[in-house]
Amino acid sequence: MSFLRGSANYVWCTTSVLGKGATGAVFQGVNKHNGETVAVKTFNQLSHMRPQEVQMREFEVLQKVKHENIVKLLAIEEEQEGRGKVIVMELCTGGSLFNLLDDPENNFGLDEDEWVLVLSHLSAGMNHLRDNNLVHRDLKPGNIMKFIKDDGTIVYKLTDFGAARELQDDQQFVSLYGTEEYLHPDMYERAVLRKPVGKTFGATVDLWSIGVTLYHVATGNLPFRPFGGRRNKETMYHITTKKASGVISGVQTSDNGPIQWNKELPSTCLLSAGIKKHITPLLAGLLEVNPEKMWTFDQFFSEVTRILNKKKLHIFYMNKLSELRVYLDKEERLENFQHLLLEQTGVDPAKQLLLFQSNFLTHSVEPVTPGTSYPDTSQNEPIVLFSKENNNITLGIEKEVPSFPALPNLVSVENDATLAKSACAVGYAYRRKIEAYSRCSEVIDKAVKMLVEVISTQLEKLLEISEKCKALTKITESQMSFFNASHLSHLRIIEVFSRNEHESIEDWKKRVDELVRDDLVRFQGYRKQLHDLFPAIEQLNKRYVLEHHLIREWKEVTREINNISPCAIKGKTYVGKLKESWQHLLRDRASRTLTYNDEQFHILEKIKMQETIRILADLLQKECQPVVNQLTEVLADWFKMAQTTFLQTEILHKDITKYEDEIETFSVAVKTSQDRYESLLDEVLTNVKEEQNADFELEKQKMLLLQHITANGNKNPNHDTENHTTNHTNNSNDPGKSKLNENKVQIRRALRSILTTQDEVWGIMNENSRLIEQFGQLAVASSSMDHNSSQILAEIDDTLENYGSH
Ligand SMILES: Nc1ncnc2c1ncn2[C@@H]1O[C@H](COP(=O)(O)OP(=O)(O)OP(=O)(O)O)[C@@H](O)[C@H]1O
Repeated sequence: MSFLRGSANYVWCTTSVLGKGATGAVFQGVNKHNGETVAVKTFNQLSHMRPQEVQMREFEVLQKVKHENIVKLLAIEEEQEGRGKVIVMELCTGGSLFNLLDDPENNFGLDEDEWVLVLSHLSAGMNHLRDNNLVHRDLKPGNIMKFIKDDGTIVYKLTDFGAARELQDDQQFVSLYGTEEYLHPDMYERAVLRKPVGKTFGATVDLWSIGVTLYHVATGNLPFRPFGGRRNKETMYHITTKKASGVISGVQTSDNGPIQWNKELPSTCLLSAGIKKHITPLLAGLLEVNPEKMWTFDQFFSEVTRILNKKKLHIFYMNKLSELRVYLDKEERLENFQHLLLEQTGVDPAKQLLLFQSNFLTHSVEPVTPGTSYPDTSQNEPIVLFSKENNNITLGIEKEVPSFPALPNLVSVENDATLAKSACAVGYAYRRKIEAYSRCSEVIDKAVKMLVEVISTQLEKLLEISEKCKALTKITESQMSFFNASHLSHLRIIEVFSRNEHESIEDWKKRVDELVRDDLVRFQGYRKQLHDLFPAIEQLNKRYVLEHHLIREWKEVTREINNISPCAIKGKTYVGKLKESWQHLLRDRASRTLTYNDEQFHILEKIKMQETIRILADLLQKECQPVVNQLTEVLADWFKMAQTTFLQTEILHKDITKYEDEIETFSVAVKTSQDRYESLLDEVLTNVKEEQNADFELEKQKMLLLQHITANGNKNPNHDTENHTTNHTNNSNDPGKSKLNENKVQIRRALRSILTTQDEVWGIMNENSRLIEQFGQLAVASSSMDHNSSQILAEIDDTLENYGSH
């Protein structure tokens, strides 16, 4: 008998079966002309019994659709020997999602990235069908194919349009298609329970099937599971129709037993809490029996688009040593991100210390950066989250690894394959755990180094600021001593030229004294503050920057701890061995009876499996687990020290920047005081001048009177004084006149001296202001560009030198 069959352009071998279904079989074939490998769908007798119109539908639909996520039709040809039409399609070498779920690796569902890919491609393919007014009516994992491109990228594609048909909007159909576990309850009622209800069905039945498919692919299990499976059809119907809104699974674990309803995805599945948050409502919307509440296609497509447009972020939460994921929308900002972290960790946003690539996360993102513009992260390069208020480190509540089943010595061809499959599934769970531990140990090391780096950079900045403050304080101190010195000299000068008892002078003295004293007192306070801060900063710098205490300590405490990175590769190797054994036992099951020799190999395979299981268990329990426990312990101690240092640095940073602001403000305030002082000084000088003028007038009057008496005896005291005055003024030998001239010279000299002192002081003040401004610019420069601290200090020194020479 020949296994080779063919059509005009293709040939296939009936031994190369890709899959079999109700209507026929699909074989791997080849193009006779160019050798291209293809999939050929042939139809069985049963399918030929369908009405011609129905048989033609699959061809028509396939000819109509053209989309990356729908299997491409290559040809429809007549099979030789009049066996009927065949459909030639592109070959999907990755098999169907059903095949993937049958792999023990996916026993608990697909991993998150793969699941999201399925969601994306399934919804894109469905969207194309909707655009063409087509209903598929048989959506299930077996009809979603995995196509692997030449570059290794994966594309999921919809196939099997045997049940599909055109259905205009709002149009209904009555025929029954589909696979019962994935059927909408209304169709299930008619097709499976055979109840003659006069219901018609709309395109939304596909949505229910998508919901069941997505749940299945996410968890490895069907969402609605009556005890006994397909046999228990009434319970199946009961589960799907009686479930409350929001419930996404119902499981009966004993005969006639209660149904366990669940609104959440199981903890065994490989999806993160971050993605579950978004897909659970989606599943609930699809698995909704109430037509009022069930989602529409538009709702489904827009929600899927929303999920797919999110940015995925990997986070490593140090206090619990757990890997997290957060999905961010474009509209979401840092605040939302931190809130999502709060939901998953309980760490208040104010207490979250977020690091990324050896810096604060805020170095890479602004508070207003859109969520989708966050930097790319991965499990190995995550954002690291530390809690600032909690210095405990514990291994988070971990996913339990399931136990390996016992493999009995007795040979049972049927049972052995099943047991081997579940042992292999557990093996994969072990492998994932081993990988997670190995990643954890690597990320811990990276996170420790990140924190050390951040602390060290902070301390260096702290030192830089405090050096700047020191210089600023020194300048202000000089500013203050000049102020004080010039004040004292003013006092002395004023005392010489004024009558001390004069009220306005007394008042002036009081006011300027207060002014100067207040500034001096305030300045003393500042100096003390800096005096307290600076040694603490210097000490921390010495210990953690110069002496690298934190990293040295970490190296010391982890010196004896083994590196478990190679365990991940070993885990992969051993689980591969388990899979090979399972496949061997599966082949044995297919051959049903074993020869004596086959039986011996079968027994050997089980012994081999037991040995592999032991090695895998040891790898996890004896190699990885103790190392992670040890790491947790040493990390807990180390983190207490690192966290204290970090908090100290943070407090000192707050204090020193506050000080910096204050001393800058004070320096400006001193300038204002000096302005005020100047106006007070002007005021008092005017008073002194007036006093001198009054004395001069009095003296002059006295002289005139004396002259008058001398010249005219005791005659008329009201003699022509004007004339006398004129004479008196012109007479250089007059003693009164010379006295007055002397006074004038003295006053002029005194005033000149005051003004010169004043000028000098203001010159210095101006120079100070200029220096302060220069320091301000240096500060700006140091913060805006990545200024080297020693360069800044050199500039400060230069400025100080200039200042000194002044
Ligand atoms: N293009 C393809 N490439 C590789 N394998 C394919 C392809 N198309 C179908 N298959 C395999 O063949 C199986 C049967 O194909 P298909 O679903 O079209 O047949 P069916 O008789 O309509 O099945 P069902 O009874 O499940 O509806 C699929 O489940 C899949 O495993």
